[in-house]
Amino acid sequence: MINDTIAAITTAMGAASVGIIRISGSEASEIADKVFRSKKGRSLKEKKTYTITYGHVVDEEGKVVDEALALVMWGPHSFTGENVVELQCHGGMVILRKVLELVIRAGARLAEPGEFSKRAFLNGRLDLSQAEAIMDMINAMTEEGAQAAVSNLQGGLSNIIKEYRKQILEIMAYLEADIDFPEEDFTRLTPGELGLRISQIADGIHDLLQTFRSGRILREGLKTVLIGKPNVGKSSLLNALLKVKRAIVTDIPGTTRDVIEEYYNLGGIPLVLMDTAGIRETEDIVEKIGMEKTREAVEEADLILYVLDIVHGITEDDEAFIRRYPNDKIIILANKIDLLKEEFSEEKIRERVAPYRVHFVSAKEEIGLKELEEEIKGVFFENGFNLSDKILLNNVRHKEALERAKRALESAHRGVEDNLPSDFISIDLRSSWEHLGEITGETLEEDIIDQIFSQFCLGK
Ligand SMILES: Nc1nc2c(c(=O)[nH]1)N(C=O)[C@@H](CNc1ccc(C(=O)N[C@@H](CCC(=O)O)C(=O)O)cc1)CN2
Ligand SMILES: Nc1nc2c(ncn2[C@@H]2O[C@H](COP(=O)(O)OP(=O)(O)OP(=O)(O)O)[C@@H](O)[C@H]2O)c(=O)[nH]1
Ligand SMILES: [Mg+2]
Repeated sequence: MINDTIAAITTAMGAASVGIIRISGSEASEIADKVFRSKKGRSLKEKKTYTITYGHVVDEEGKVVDEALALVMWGPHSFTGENVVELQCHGGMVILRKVLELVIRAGARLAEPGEFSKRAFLNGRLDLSQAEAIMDMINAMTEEGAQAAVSNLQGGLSNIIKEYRKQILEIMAYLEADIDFPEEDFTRLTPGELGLRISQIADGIHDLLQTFRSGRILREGLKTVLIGKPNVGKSSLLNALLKVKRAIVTDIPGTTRDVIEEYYNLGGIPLVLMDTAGIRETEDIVEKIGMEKTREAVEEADLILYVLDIVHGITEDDEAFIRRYPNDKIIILANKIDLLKEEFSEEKIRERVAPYRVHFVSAKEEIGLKELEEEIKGVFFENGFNLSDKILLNNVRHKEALERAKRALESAHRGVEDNLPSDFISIDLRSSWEHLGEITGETLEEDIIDQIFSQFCLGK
């Protein structure tokens, strides 16, 4: 039972022109009336829903704390589904904290992180994956990421899940009839039809799972690490890609000691670019630590940009390193092509590292960088991939539930093939149906739901 009224600052921390205190619950208007005086002294309760009223926030002694606007949204037609009053105040943190304190003293309880969204969920205004999409939207790193989140907020993923659950229930209904009335004569699905229906859903889930890699990258960024021997131009490439002089560049090998991490928007793909200490044998303690960090960065990377310089060409060490990784995880950058001599052959390097991709670039003259960007995009998104009009799976929780649902369907499918009794198949189908329900929150335990909302930000 939800019976208390909660409140929190819902706008960004720090100085802003306007900040909002949100109050939600059955007592929202009574509580707001204690701290807010409209110009005409009328109660907010008399206001029509979705109207805004000018007035002042006052303390218990009637002293004016702020000049403010009160927006009222009466349940069930509000974000949470409850009565909501928003006090739109001046945005300073001191003022907002003071107003919040007054609201709490007037009878509201401080909201927990994600509690407004949780109430919206519990009141059936949103399902769990839609609520999660709100957080994805807030945390999106690029416009494309925000777009993908908006389509999930509008029910993109939920609708697909609901459709699969409905189809699974339909199949189960056929099987249940068979279990309950085995003697009776009614249209049964042939094993062929049954198997086909099950595998169609499993295939759909499979396709959805394929979008996880792109979705995750859109959400968390593509971890891309520049590595290679000292002095080949890793830091220069970082600077050239970012178009700012971020890392120190010198002609002394061993210039970079630490991992430098910068965010970069590559045509909608958020790239987390890391520059590292050049790899070499060293006795220098600082450099040794740097090398250790390089190794860690490489382990975590989605994409390795292995830098060589054309002057020194490719060595056996370079080759040994490169061949440790699959060729979709690594792009070789042959840098300093501005120093290229006439007789040099690109083919030689290409042949030597085939089937790995090689790009000939110059950080100094900014040659080949556009092509490199296109290549990176190509590695992670198929051609013609439109980020905005596809449902992208971007959440590990959703992915794992889908994997479980798919496994259960596969097991049901095997059951059909092995002519198992209907109730065996039905058990697998039910399990798949339940796993899908975890995504929308319909079949999740309360404590797991609580835990998910507690990861949301304060005031959301
Ligand atoms: N001031 C303010 N701005 C905000 C929010 C908010 O809570 N307050 N939002 C919150 O995060 C987002 C908007 N989301 C919202 C979603 C539903 C409803 C709502 O009241 N829906 C009702 C009424 C719709 C109508 O009048 O047609 C409904 O669906 O029944 C309000 C905001 C972004 N902007
Ligand atoms: N001609 C030419 N020189 C370059 C190019 N890229 C880098 N350099 C020079 O190569 C030297 C080393 O560049 P850095 O970017 O510091 O190399 P690094 O790989 O980061 O080196 P460490 O941090 O020591 O591992 C500097 O003198 C750069 O000016 C290029 O494309 N062409
Ligand atoms: Mg460097």
